[in-house]
Amino acid sequence: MRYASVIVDLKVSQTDRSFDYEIPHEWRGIIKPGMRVVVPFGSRKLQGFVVEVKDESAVKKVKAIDELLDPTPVLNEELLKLGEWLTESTLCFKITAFQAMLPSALKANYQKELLIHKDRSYEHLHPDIQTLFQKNKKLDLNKACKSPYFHVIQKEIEAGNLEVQYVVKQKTNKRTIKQIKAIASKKELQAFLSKLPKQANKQKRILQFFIENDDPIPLKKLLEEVQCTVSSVKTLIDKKMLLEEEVEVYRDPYEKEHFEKTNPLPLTNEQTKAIQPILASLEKEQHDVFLMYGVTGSGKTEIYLQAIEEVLKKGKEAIVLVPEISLTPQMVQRFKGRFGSKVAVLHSGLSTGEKYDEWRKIDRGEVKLVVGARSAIFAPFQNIGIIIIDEEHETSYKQEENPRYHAREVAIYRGKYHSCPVVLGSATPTLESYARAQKGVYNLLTLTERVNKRPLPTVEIVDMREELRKGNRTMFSESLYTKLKNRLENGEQAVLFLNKRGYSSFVMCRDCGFVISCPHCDISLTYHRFDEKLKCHYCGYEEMMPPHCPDCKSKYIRFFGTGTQRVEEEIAKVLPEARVIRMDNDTTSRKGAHEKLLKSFGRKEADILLGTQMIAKGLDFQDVTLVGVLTADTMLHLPDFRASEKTFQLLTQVSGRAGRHTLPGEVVIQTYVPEHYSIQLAQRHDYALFFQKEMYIRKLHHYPPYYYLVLITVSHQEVTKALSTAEHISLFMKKRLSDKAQILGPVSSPIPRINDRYRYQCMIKYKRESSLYESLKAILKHYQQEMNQTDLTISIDLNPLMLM
Ligand SMILES: Nc1ncnc2c1ncn2[C@@H]1O[C@H](COP(=O)(O)OP(=O)(O)OP(=O)(O)O)[C@@H](O)[C@H]1O
Ligand SMILES: [Zn+2]
Ligand SMILES: [Zn+2]
Repeated sequence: MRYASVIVDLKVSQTDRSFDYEIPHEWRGIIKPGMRVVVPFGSRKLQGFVVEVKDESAVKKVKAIDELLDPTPVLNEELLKLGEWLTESTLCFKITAFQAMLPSALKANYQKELLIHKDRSYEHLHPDIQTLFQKNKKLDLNKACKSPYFHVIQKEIEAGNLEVQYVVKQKTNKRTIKQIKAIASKKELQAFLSKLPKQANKQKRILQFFIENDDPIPLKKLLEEVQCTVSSVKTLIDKKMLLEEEVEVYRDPYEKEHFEKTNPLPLTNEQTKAIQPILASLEKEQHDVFLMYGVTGSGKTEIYLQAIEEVLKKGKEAIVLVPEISLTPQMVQRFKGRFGSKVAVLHSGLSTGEKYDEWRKIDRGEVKLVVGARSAIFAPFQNIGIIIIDEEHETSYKQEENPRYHAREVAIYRGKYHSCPVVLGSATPTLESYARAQKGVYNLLTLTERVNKRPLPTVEIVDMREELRKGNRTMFSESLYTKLKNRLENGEQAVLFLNKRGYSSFVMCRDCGFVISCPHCDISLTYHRFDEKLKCHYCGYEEMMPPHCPDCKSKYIRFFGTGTQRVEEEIAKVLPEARVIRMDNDTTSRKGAHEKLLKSFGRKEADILLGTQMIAKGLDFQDVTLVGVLTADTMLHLPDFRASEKTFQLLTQVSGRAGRHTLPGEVVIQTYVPEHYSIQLAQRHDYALFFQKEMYIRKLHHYPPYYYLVLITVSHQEVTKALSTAEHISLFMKKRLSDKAQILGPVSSPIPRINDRYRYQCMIKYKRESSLYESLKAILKHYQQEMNQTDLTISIDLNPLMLM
């Protein structure tokens, strides 16, 4: 094959097609689709993906491929196809789709280097900079810019003595260690040893070690074992007794952990009923989508484990997705405990190198199962037997940047390709999935009870307005306080949950009502007690907390809203004997902190676990018998048609943390709107009725699952430009779509300005529109050049989950 079609790393619409390059002789037969190459493009060098190799090219003058970045394809045939599908279904560039499927270590890193022009030598250069370029040295352009001689360098570039070269660098550093092995025979070692002078003790010990041991040993370990120095080892290497080699090792983030081996549990009746259809479709090698709706603690995870076991027995592979925040050691433990070293784990807490190593284990087939967050759906397995998505309702399965894919859709695509089942599990399925299950598009599996008929916790709703009327100004209702105190006395544990999403501790003047907001984004700043600063959560802007109101100079300016730190202080006041572990962004920002805190709670080193969203899921502690929700309704007021659904899901999930073992559980939900149906129905654990009510509302207002949505957001520094572009788009879509589609807007976005950019949005509601994709693509194409050259951005989100 003489030619390769390559998708190059450039995000403009003209480059979304492939370009032909000639394959140099030595690489013919070697270069295959799915490999990354470096190719010349105009005056630059770009990374690209080979998508096809062929004998003919319609192009007259083709350039040759410069470099080969992979010895074997990094994207297999299936993933290349999946990339095409992502491009079509999310309206992104092909290159963006390909890159999204790979670990970040494989992303191209472009550097500009300065070097002497090939027709000149360093004597041509100004004496001040000659040494910098001696022996054909190259200089990183960024570093050169900062050099005190940059003005000299610049002149030399202008004179053509120096030139700029674009190079593609990789971040893939494989970790290697030095390892020592004997190359002489034992006899030779013995002979050498006997000839050594008396005082050469260290060398003798080393030789003795290799006489007694056959295997190579890491240098570091050798030094420890025989108490010697590097120089004695070096001497023996020079004498050709030993050899030093670099060997590649994997970084293992769980190296120090020990995972207790677990065995399959005998399944309950409900579990057996639920697993059978999954096993049947495994047996028939048939693609089916199962929605496993099972109340919290009903043993869904055990079903996953046993289904996976069947898959592994058949020599196939499995992908399990769990939300990022529930990728706790508890969850990892359950998979590693059952399947040991066959498991790779992928989540954002790993370093780039660790992720790359886990990815390579998958790629080489050294592991059979991956447990990971969203992007693990692209695991390069060749023979997938099952894909499981736990907590399928979680919004983190949707990527909020290009490609804006939902892992569920990708899972179903791959499930079809591999003819294997896809299992979506949740105690609170999304309306979309449950509606599909009711229509028979998905197969519904139901677990109505907790394992061994343990009762679901009893839930009490407390009206906080009443508390205020009774004169209770603390953040704990009387009931919650009494129950907390009681837990402390009994040596049981409690989880306190503070709903922070869509809610922040803003600063307001009590005299004039002035709220301090970000000068660049239209949202209020959040108070951080830790460093006495006000911060913007969108753009990162920060300032010191002012002593006086910037508007009226009153000194009664203070923050409102409850942060976890405030709650912690309050607990210290009212329950001084309580030991509290606080989990929020501040206490878990360091790597591994999250795990440490949870483990400590598990060892009962604290009575109360206090936290935000990150403690709502997946936790399973023996002695937790009380869950308190401090403010249930903060999320109800978000400008989002899913607000009720999210509130119901969250309350149900948090409540599910209580009483999962022998001790019964209690939940207290504090709210200012006790009559709201999502709170009422969460209290009664009534998903079915919630589904019914919410579906009715969705139908009435033309929302999903009855209608599909597209959200188009336009942003620009100039408000008029943003608005007029959004208006054009809206008009264009009105002309292109049928009159059954509704096109709302443009209106300014719920957050009208972020980072000094004004934001307008149009929302399209539709059921079937044959020209929708073509029309949206036409918009992107029309504005492409403007977006590349100016400040304009247009983002198109199909089936959006975030409406801000
Ligand atoms: N067949 C069984 N026999 C005994 N115990 C079981 C069985 N299946 C599961 N369990 C135990 O019951 C508890 C709850 O199960 P599991 O965590 O799998 O539920 P879940 O449905 O995944 O819960 P959630 O959705 O709340 O995370 C666990 O401690 C688990 O070990
Ligand atoms: Zn800001
Ligand atoms: Zn004021």
